[in-house]
Amino acid sequence: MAFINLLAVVLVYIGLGLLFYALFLLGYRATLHPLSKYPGPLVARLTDIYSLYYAASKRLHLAIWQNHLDFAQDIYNNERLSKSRAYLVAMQAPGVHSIFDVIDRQLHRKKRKVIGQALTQRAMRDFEPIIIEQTTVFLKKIYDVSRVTPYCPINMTPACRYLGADIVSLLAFGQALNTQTSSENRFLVEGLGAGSFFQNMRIQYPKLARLRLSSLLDLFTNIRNKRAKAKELIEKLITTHIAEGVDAKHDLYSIVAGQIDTKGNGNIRHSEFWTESLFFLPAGGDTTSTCLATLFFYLSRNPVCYKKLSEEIRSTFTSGSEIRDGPQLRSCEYLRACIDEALRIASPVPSVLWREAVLTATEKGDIVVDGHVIPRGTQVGVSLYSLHHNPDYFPDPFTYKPERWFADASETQSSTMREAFNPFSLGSRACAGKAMAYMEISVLIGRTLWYFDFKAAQGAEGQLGAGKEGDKTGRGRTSEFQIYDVFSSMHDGPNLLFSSRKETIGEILEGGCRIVPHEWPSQATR
Ligand code: HEM
Repeated sequence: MAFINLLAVVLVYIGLGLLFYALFLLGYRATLHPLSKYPGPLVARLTDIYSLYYAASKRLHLAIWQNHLDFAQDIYNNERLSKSRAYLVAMQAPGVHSIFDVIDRQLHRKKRKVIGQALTQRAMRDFEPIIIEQTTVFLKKIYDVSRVTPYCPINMTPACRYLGADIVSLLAFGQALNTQTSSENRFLVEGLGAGSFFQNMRIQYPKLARLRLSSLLDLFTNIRNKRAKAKELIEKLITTHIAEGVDAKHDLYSIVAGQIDTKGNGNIRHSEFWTESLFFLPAGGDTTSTCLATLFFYLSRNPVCYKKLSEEIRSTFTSGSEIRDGPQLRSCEYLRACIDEALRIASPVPSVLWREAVLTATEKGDIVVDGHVIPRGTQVGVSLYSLHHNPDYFPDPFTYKPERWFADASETQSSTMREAFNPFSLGSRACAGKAMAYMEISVLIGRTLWYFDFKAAQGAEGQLGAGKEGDKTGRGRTSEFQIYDVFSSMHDGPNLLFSSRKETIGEILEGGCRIVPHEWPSQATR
């Protein structure tokens, strides 16, 4: 009994001790900590659980937009800042970094040189036939659906995500996933999306990884199973390619094999190529598909933009096959403005891109961001969604307006806007796949408008993807395409109706149009 009493007393003291410590820590963070002077929500000053909460509800981009400050240039063009330690939670094998999670600047430069070879303009030209082939599959599917069932809206989110996944898997390891035409491998797309959501929560609150709280998350989400299945398939794709030999295809694997480790001492999952592949698939697939779905959403709701763009495409080319990378496609200025406006209004990567000082103990000097001294060890970052919705740079930021890219605004206003426009980030860690993204998106939108007309579905179906009137969580703008922040973006819709253009459609049907069953789900899973 005496022992139990003693234990109770000890526990009470420990509890009180922890309570006082927590109160002291919170009081310090709220009042005396060097960062306490910055504006922002009190809870965010007290704990990173603020970020975790918004990461779990996929609304971090909206929360940050509400608290926005403009620091982008000072952070991302600052040689003294590198990616923050938070990225380490994305490592896929012990001690093996991917280009995404590597922090050391020298190691990053080496990796960028190797991976970058697969994404140069020249490599893209060699890869273009594959993009065109997959685009044709996409167009034929649209034709099948619009012809077989006259009123059959197509949900553009899964349609674009499957297209993106098929292209990037061919680019990474020369293997076709065929998610556009068959449901067999579609779980990979879901698994990678679940993986991004999971990683984003760990990036925003790294203690989840340190305290092994991730298993708790799994109880509610079943993410581990989805990721495990996706990894099994990726392993199969890599093993098949290795068996075929390095020169069998022109792809990332053939370009980097010999320069990075592809074997992992007998366990592929410990190799550098494995970690690069796990990043490459969502980086190249989910991002471009967000931009495409956004374009379909806004073009179908803006008849003036739709008319201008279709007239530009239809007057620049004389056949659909001419719509490929080159001076003619690049001369389509309105197309470029529509794409840039889509990248601005719905960031494919909306999350905070954390950076941190990498000064060694002997290096002197402070890190200064927008005139503020940042204590060492502090993480700083900007959400691109937030930057792109700052009305000082982009007046009327929630309106889709490709014209802003031509506007007769003053030179200063126009150059400020261009400086603030960074969908691919900036500095040494900016996107390596920008050229490929513009090429893929331009070819797909150009060819779709060449062969088809499209419009939003009717009634409630036509509202899929839009904000909901009266919503109090930042999703109340009914004209805004809703993105869900999982580091990259998840979304749903829009539902569109397509009709083929009699004068042009024959061209893609040459060689026979295979009728494939309508397997695109009408509701995407987020
Ligand atoms: C619209 C399409 C795309 C957008 C908006 C986009 C955006 C971004 C952003 C913001 C980053 C920086 C991430 C960070 O700081 O953590 C990034 C990095 C990267 N992206 Fe993209 N991306 C797109 C398409 C692609 C494609 C198609 C590929 C390749 C197939 C690709 C490959 C990469 C790579 C390799 C990096 C890492 C670069 C480095 O750290 O050196 N991206 N991307």
